[in-house]
Amino acid sequence: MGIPEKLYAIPKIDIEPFLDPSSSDDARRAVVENMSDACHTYGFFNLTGHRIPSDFLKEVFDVNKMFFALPEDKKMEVWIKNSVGRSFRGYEPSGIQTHHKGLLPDIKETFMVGREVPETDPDCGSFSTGPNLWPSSLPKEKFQNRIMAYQGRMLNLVKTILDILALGLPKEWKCPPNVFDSLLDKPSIPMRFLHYGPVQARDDRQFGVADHTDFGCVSILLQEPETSGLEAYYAPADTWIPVPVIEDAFVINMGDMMQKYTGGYYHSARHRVQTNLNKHRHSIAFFLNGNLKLRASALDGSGVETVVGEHIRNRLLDTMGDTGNLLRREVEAV
Ligand SMILES: O=C(O)CCC(=O)C(=O)O
Ligand SMILES: [Fe+2]
Repeated sequence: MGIPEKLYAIPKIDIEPFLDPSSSDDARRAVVENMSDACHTYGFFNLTGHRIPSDFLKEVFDVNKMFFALPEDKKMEVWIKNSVGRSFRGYEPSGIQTHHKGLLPDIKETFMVGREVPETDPDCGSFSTGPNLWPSSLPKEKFQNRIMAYQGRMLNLVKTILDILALGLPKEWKCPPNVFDSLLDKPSIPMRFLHYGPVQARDDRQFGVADHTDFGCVSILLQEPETSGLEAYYAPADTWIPVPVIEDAFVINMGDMMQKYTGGYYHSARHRVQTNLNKHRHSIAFFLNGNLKLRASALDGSGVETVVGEHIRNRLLDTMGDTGNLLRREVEAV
């Protein structure tokens, strides 16, 4: 007999007791244990109690829609091929990324923004490192400034999540509470503004985003209210669990780099976004890849070492087709 469906639901975790200095030790410990369990078992959870105002989140969807409402030529002004060297910024049209042979490329179109790195920086133009591209047709205060404010909020939130995850590692590993801090030194933090247009007809080979795992450490996703489509794979029951849209909550999931770093303790779960026949869907994903030069030695003491940047770049090359060649090109002389 199968286990009832509800046992497979993605957990919801309120982090407010962790943020409130007057909380009891027990209340803080409960947040740590719940998050650790969720990331170990599912690799996915919905996060509430983050203290980011609701209006601020609404505004970021306005920004998302502002970009994708632009005519094609205005979006193409900032297409990814115009990014500096291998920095991989700007607009990625629909139909570029293919996660597995035999599938059609993803429906999604994306606008990518990362850490702002000036052209004078010696690392500018290296993988995932460079200046952002901004469409000249959108006003700076209403677009760029809001996006960078959102990025600032996401950086704060991911720091809190890493603090909690560090406390939730197995005790016998004796990791210090700041074990993940080196990830946040000049981090690679690509943010994807996503839009999924409606499709004309269902095709089993077509997805918004096909079955994949995220490449980095921690992903923070904001889903548009009243949409659906995101599903996480739960291997013990060989089933796909819908990830519900909870208004003002973030979906948090672990990526492959975190799974490697923690010797598999925090699980990088497969997930996908189904297509929709008649509805648009917008979402915003923030990925903490980490410091690209960091040699992350697995915390379980197994001795496995992964260079963050090499791992992320190789995963992109596997899936990005010809566009992935941008990750091989040299910085053009200015
Ligand atoms: O848009 C979503 O809901 C998920 C997107 C996603 O999985 C990704 O960009 O890696
Ligand atoms: Fe993903």
